[in-house]
Amino acid sequence: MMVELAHHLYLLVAVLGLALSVSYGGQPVLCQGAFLAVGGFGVAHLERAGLPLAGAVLVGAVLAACAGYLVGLLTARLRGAAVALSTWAFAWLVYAVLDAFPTVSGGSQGLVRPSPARLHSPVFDVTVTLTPLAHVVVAGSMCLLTLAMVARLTRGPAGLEWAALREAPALATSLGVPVLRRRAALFATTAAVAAVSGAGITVLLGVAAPSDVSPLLSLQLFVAALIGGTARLWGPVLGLLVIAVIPPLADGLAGAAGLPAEASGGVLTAVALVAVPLLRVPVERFAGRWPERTRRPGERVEDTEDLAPRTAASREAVVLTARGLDVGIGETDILTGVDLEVRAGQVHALIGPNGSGKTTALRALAGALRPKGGRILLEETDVTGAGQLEMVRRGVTRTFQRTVGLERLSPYRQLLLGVRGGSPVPFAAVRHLFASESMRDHAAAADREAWRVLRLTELAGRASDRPGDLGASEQRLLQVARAVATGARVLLLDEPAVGMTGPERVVLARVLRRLAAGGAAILLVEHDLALVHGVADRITVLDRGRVLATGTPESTAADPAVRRVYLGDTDPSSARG
Ligand SMILES: Nc1ncnc2c1ncn2[C@@H]1O[C@H](COP(=O)(O)OP(=O)(O)OP(=O)(O)O)[C@@H](O)[C@H]1O
Repeated sequence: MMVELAHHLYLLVAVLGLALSVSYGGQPVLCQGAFLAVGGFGVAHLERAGLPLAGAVLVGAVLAACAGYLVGLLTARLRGAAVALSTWAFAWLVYAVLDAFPTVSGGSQGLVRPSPARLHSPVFDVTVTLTPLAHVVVAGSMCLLTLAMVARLTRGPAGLEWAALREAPALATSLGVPVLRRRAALFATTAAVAAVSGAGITVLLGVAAPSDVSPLLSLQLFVAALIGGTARLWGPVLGLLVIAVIPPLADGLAGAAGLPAEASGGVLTAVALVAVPLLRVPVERFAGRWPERTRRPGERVEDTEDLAPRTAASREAVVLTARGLDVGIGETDILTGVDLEVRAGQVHALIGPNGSGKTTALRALAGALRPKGGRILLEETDVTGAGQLEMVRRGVTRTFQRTVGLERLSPYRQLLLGVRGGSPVPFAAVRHLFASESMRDHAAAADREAWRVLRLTELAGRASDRPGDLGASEQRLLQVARAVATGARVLLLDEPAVGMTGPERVVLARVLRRLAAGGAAILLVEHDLALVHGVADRITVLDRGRVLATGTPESTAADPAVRRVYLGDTDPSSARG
């Protein structure tokens, strides 16, 4: 009984670790059994090689973390089914290796080690015998520790990044979150936790056997993590129930029907997997209760703290330049020889008919597309070909044409994400975990900056609301606010006014002017020419991937070529591009 309980608690540890990748990282990882094997067989081999138990567990966890980081990097670019398939294949690969090399796995009998294990501390000259009850205490403590660690991490910088990784990876990148590295790091942690769990099970049972770490186990652990979803406390408990209930139920069914237990276990797991979406609904509904309280007294909203420029940017200095930019997607040329100058303290509108290449230009300038020719300069520095993360670090951030939401993060937390992404703090998650003093200073600075941007973008009154409760125009403003929060000097805004009514566009125009007055260089892609003429200092008109005209609103409006493009409209200032 105690052995069984301890076994399930160790598996729960593995589920909690897996939830990091599945529920927080948004990656369907189906190879947790393989990492249990690394820990389980690793500890058996390392002990045989003469390492003390604690050292063997540690080395096993480090090995698994390295393997996890590697698999994580390899799968980080994949999504959904592709991740599930490749990690499932990895689980089979490890299982096949164990099957094929009895020297590694001990054959069908497994690797036997002396049980019960004894832990000896030479410092205190104490020897502790790991009885099944001791294992229950150890495994239970590990569960609580893992839960506490995950809960603490979720409340800190890591939690913000995880929400973005899971819900909107492209947005995360645009805010400076290194998505691939973060996914790999989550994978490594998942693997390390699994290895410790696997080592615990080997020590508990006194044997590491291939049949205990089959791909079926990976599937069961995945089901458990999936059911738990993001419900931190009772989600994993539900997961544990799945793990605990399925095997005996399968055995009972097998006995009754005269089937092999493993076959019915597989069928039941498959049934559980099908049932997961049904279970997830109530779990997520419960977990999805809006957790945030208003974090600030109301007077903060009316706070009259200076909203003026933080950077003494010399107004009208050219910040971002495109020279003869050629951009293609696949074999298709989209932009040809585009020249553009975006100046500090100015709103520069980029207009043109549908499909003329405005979004493509924004993507290229943001580092999301590598130009085929030409150069991009940030002040004097050539940044052609720098990736998105590098551009965010250098102060160039873009927003998206469609509204990209982060359902679980309040506007305030979304801005914190931007602040963190724009000025990353090394090892922020680890430092937050151990409550380092310097992190407190960073947190206070990020808090101040998030509130400054909230007020700047007129969203302070919505700071702790659920994003889904924001109006369409507030959500568009929030997109701009997130980009501003990264500390960007250059804002590349893709149709921020989409879905806004007339009065809401007035608010947006006011915000854009305020940002420009603060020294920002804004490149605004927009179809609404009334808004453009109300807010822009300069306009560039694109047509079929080429610059048709560039100049003041008046000069471009009077340009015959521009008027021709806006066919049938003799007054472009009233047209929709
Ligand atoms: N991923 C892609 N693959 C192939 N062609 C693409 C891709 N993205 C855009 N294009 C093409 O590139 C051209 C320019 O598209 P882009 O979205 O930059 O134009 P736009 O001026 O922003 O248009 P809109 O005003 O409709 O947003 C279009 O002809 C479009 O079909």
